[in-house]
Amino acid sequence: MTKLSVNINKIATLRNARGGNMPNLLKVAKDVQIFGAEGITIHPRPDERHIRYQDAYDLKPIVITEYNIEGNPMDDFIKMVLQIKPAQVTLVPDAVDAITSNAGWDTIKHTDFLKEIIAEFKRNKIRTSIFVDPNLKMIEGAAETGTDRIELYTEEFAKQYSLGNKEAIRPYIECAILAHKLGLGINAGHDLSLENIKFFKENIPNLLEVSIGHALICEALYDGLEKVIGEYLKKLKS
Ligand SMILES: CC(=O)[C@@H](O)[C@H](O)COP(=O)(O)O
Ligand SMILES: NCC(=O)COP(=O)(O)O
Repeated sequence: MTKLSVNINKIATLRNARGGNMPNLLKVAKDVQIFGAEGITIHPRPDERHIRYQDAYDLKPIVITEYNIEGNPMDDFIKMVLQIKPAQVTLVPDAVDAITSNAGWDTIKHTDFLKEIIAEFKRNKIRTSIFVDPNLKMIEGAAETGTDRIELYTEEFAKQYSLGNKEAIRPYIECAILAHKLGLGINAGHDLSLENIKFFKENIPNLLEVSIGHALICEALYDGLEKVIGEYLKKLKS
């Protein structure tokens, strides 16, 4: 069964827009789990434009499902993850000013670096995953690093699927087959949505977990609007 981990970065983006505590990130994290999600994902960035490092600590006692912290393993990030000890850390090679994640690791060029940092997380009993493009060479390189899992970077699939190009799933299937053969667990994420998730899940063998944020929060807004507007109208018109 594929687990759903909800990325709550966007809740923090909205909260930060006004400087207060609305929406309340911790309440959302609790509710997301009550509603059935099997994990909470956050991806703090150095500029703390959405999830702040303090949020990562505050969420620790709230996340009773699987806590997944994603990010670029720079010193502050490593220190924080080792203190919090989430169930899983997902390493993503983001540039400091990246608007969102836009590439997977070059697992061949960075094997030694990844090996060292992955070993440190594993010594601390934190499961590791590394963000990779759907490229067979990168999967082979990932296996060399000692990581427990890979996270397939799904932006290109999502883009092509929305254009009607279902063949775009092909490299993801091939990578998933190879990763499983090499003993790697398979996660996936980025731009997955209600539109594409069923097709992705049905085609990718041994898919353990997906982390979904941007589309899921937008979909929740769309779905919630009618109910909330109705409630306002009731108050205004009675
Ligand atoms: C690794 C990945 O694809 C997601 O974590 C995504 O990058 C979320 O980050 P933002 O919410 O900053 O876009
Ligand atoms: N790891 C991917 C993730 O957490 C969510 O990505 P997105 O759904 O916000 O694109």
